[in-house]
Amino acid sequence: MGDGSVRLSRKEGMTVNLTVSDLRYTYFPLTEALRDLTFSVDAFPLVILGPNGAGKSTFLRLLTTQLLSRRGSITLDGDSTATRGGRRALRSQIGWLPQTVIPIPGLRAREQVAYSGWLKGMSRGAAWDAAEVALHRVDLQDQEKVGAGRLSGGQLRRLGIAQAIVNAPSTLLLDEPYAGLDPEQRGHVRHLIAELAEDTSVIASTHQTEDLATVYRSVVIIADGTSRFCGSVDEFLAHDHAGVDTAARAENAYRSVLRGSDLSAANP
Ligand SMILES: Nc1ncnc2c1ncn2[C@@H]1O[C@H](COP(=O)(O)OP(=O)(O)OP(=O)(O)O)[C@@H](O)[C@H]1O
Repeated sequence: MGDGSVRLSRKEGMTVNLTVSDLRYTYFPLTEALRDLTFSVDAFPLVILGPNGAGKSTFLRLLTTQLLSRRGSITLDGDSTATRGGRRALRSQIGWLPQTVIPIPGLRAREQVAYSGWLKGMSRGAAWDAAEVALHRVDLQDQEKVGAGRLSGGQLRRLGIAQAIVNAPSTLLLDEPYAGLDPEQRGHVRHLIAELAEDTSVIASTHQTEDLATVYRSVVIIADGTSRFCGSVDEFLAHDHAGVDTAARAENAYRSVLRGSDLSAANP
């Protein structure tokens, strides 16, 4: 997918650290979505797993700075959500795929991606050129003149990824990138994520454990707003010995961590 010639801005061999400290977030008036969430990761791509309502999207929205927490902080590459300067730096280095990609009425695929680039501060000309590059990267170059509203679910998800990468961010946040996709489309998006992860720090939230070992290097599990596991994929898979393949082991390990058994590798 893509020709691999377009690169995002993460330098090869660069160490990236994501540290989350005592992070709390409560939606008005009383829904406690995150409760002292604490973990630290420096191997990417990172997958964040957890049941519905666990707090995964809330965490990602806090990292994009769309939400602001009064308690605790997230620090990525030295930039902290706790300071105004840190939040500004985070906004400029993060690309974001929301759970739902909404086609803008009347815009063609390339126009929608260019519009995102313009919203992120690029000039009209630069955004238009970058949109072509981004569409190529997600293998949608043949659909650039198609109305965004006419794209299939999988194509729309890839359009959303093109919007997220149009300004070459160094970190890419993907909120449920496989939601609602059939197995073939999931395969396309999974392959694309693995490609993007070669030159950007990918953080994805998902319910899918099947591709865990092939795409990701670190796993965080959030349940009830707190961290239940943080470690490498190997440490995570060590929670299960019965699965016949890595997909089955990942599923069993996930259930095991959520049940609270065998938490030897859990952090904190
Ligand atoms: N805008 C909101 N207003 C009030 N409560 C919210 C809002 N968004 C999320 N919540 C609540 O916060 C908690 C965490 O939700 P969040 O969307 O972060 O979980 P999630 O792990 O991403 O779930 P899912 O896997 O279903 O997307 C849930 O109890 C949810 O109902």
